[in-house]
Amino acid sequence: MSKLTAQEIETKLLRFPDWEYYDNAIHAEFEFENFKDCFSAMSRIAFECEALNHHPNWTNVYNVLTITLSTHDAGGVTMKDFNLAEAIEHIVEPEE
Ligand SMILES: C[C@H](O)[C@H](O)[C@H]1CNC2=NC(N)=NC(=O)C2=N1
Repeated sequence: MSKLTAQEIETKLLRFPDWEYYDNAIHAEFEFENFKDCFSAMSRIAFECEALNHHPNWTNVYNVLTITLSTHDAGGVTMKDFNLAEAIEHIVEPEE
């Protein structure tokens, strides 16, 4: 899958207000009520990652989940990252 240009990424990000583009990747941080809710979301995200065969760099500190998405093979951001970001949004912000 081909790497998107910075302009293409910024245009797509208009529909992903939680996400920012820098360092050749897209990044988001989500805060939950507590560790249990955070880890529960991470478990659900993990199943989506397996289904999409695309995986985040992520860290969790108590109730905060920080996610970085890029496509290693392409050396940047591709539609695979946006497809996973969309799946993550549906899990984290189910009302949207
Ligand atoms: C072999 C397998 O398809 C690749 O290693 C996949 C797995 N998950 C991945 N996840 C991410 N974020 N980037 C990749 O390039 C990637 N490659």
